[in-house]
Amino acid sequence: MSQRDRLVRAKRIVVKIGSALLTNDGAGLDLPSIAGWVDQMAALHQQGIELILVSSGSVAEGMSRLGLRERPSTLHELQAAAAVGQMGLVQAYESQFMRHGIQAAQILLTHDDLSDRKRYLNARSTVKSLLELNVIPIINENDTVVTDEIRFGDNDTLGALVANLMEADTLMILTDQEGLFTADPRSVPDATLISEAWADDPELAGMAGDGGRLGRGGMITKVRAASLAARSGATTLVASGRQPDILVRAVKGEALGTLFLPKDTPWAARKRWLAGHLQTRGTLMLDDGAVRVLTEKNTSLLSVGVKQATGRFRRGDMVQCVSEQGVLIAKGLVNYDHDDVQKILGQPSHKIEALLGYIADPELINRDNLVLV
Ligand SMILES: Nc1ncnc2c1ncn2[C@@H]1O[C@H](COP(=O)(O)OP(=O)(O)O)[C@@H](O)[C@H]1O
Ligand SMILES: N[C@@H](CCC(=O)OP(=O)(O)O)C(=O)O
Repeated sequence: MSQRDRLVRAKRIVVKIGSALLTNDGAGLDLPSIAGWVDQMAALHQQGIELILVSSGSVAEGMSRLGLRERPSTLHELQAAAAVGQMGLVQAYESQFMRHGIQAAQILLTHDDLSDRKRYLNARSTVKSLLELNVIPIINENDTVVTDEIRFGDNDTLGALVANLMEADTLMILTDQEGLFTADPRSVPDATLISEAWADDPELAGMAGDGGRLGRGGMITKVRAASLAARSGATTLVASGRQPDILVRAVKGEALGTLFLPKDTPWAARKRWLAGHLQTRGTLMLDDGAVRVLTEKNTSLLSVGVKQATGRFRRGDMVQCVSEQGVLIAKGLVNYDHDDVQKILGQPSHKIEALLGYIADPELINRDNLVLV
């Protein structure tokens, strides 16, 4: 089997489009190119592939709208340019997706949103709902509120974190080069393209340099992003957005760009992360029926199957699930705070809203966030 078949089998793809590509050399957005990428995404969407777009370009578009020739150097000017430019960016995508009858949604994220587990779960649920509604989320960094130390800065990292968040099987980073070369082709013209590599190969970082005038991170952040995405089992393709039909051809298995391979499947990677990395904050005691469906059918945990809850856990915390005999069955990220769980113990999901006055999720622990032990 060719490693390119991984892309042929892709079901959920995060597409990242960088500043270097999106602009007409700094003079605003390259609208014909945006129309072309949207056509390709629409074609993939039509095939039933779930797509999440991480797009840069707000600063570049803001510079153009404000008549600035140079990228602003102070943070607040950058933030102002981003705020102006984000309008044009989403407008451009929205009108192009509308041509295909596809709804798009804007999501602006910060690093904090993904490191705080409650907000992480909220972001995940929202994006998941959008995908279920056949909407294409368009994500950028929330430049207005971030400060120097915490900003992703480049959107390659944001793309990888979104791939982690949504357990995407594929991250496609489109840029202005064909992929990762053995050295920066701007300064080393005879550098050669690397077709495939292990995402965690430490030698890759030595080949990758920094970015151009408009881009932020360069190739080094793409190599790091590939390694980050591999942690949740995603395969990363770095390829040129200027290649005609790049996204569609890549999904057909054509050998374009550089493919960064993960060692784990997304499922195995997530289960390993859940099992190993998080401290548990409470315990749910399940009735026999819940133990049976969890272990035999690998289902989500519903409140109806929980008899008792102990510990002061919050939504997004890891809790352990034990049987009535005290045997540890599973661990998972719980969707409700401990005091709300007390109110819905043993109750069917359709009563949650009446009991709490709101419903966060119909399950107490979603099967994606649950690992049997
Ligand atoms: N080894 C390398 N292979 C390919 N490109 C490289 C390499 N090292 C540095 N680069 C540079 O990285 C740039 C792409 O990164 P960047 O400017 O940040 O774009 P984007 O906005 O798409 O993220 C390319 O224009 C290229 O000159
Ligand atoms: N969030 C900002 C900066 C992100 C950025 O340029 O990143 P990248 O495209 O990875 O070089 C923007 O939309 O302009």
